[in-house]
Amino acid sequence: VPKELHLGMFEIGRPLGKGKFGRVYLARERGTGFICALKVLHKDEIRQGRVEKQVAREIEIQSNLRHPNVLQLYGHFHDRKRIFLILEYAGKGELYKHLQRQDRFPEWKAARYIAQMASALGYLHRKHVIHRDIKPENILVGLHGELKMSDFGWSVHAPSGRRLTMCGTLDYLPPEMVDPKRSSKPYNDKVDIWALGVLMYEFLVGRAPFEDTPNMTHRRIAKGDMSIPSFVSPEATDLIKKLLILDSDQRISLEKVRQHPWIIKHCESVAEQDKS
Ligand SMILES: CC[C@@H](NC(=O)c1cc2[nH]nc(NC(=O)c3ccc(N4CCN(C)CC4)cc3)c2s1)c1ccccc1
Repeated sequence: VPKELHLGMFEIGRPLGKGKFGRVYLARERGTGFICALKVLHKDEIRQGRVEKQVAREIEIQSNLRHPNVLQLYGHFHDRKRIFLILEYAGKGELYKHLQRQDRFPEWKAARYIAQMASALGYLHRKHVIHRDIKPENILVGLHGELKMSDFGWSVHAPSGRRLTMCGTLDYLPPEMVDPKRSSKPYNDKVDIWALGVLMYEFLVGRAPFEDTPNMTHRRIAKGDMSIPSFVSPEATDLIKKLLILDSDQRISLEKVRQHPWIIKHCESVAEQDKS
């Protein structure tokens, strides 16, 4: 992508989606015909929402990431009123819509997805980045069915004591963030391991493990109060239990996730995937 970026360089296509701040459009770069997704954020909305720092962090963090399961940010520019992010186009859209349509994923598909997310998280954590907002709504699907982690507005550099002023669902919050006074130390990348457990449960069961009214969800997360339905295989049950451990230091490592029997059974090529 050439350095001097401006809106005139792009033909804008159909709207792809929208988030709390801004919208995303299909776009084509006129010179090269390169297809991408153009995220448009309005400066006054960002100022009102007091999320300038988050947007700056999203740009700074995502620009420096290169991984097949992390949505790439190719560049950014702005005009008087708007900020534009040039993002990788994920050809099969939002994962949560696939999950809604299919109710829940068969174990072989869930295992491949979890292996891809574990690979992306391993990459992020080696760069001392905690995503902090892993949930189906922030995961996109590429043309060949591969997952793409997106929306780094909430990610931070580890370790971080930064408070997360919640606006989305509580379902993915780990105990150490739901009840910060309980654990004195600032939270670390283990928060993403807990979220991976919530994601795995939601892929296999079709709902989040602590789904309830907001303050019941708080209580259930703090106690680790969840049950795994009997239709979930014993190997999958074993991995969910090793991810959703209250004490963050006891949670399974991403290394061990990749070597877990449930993952190995369904992903013969997971080792190759991780060379990237
Ligand atoms: C995850 C939310 C986030 N989104 C992005 O950043 C997004 C970045 C990005 N890159 N590619 C996307 N692709 C799509 O959104 C998409 C949606 C439906 C598609 N269809 C394929 C054919 N099928 C039959 C029907 C569906 C294909 C691609 C999106 S969304 C966001 C955050 C803030 C503001 C706006 C958007």
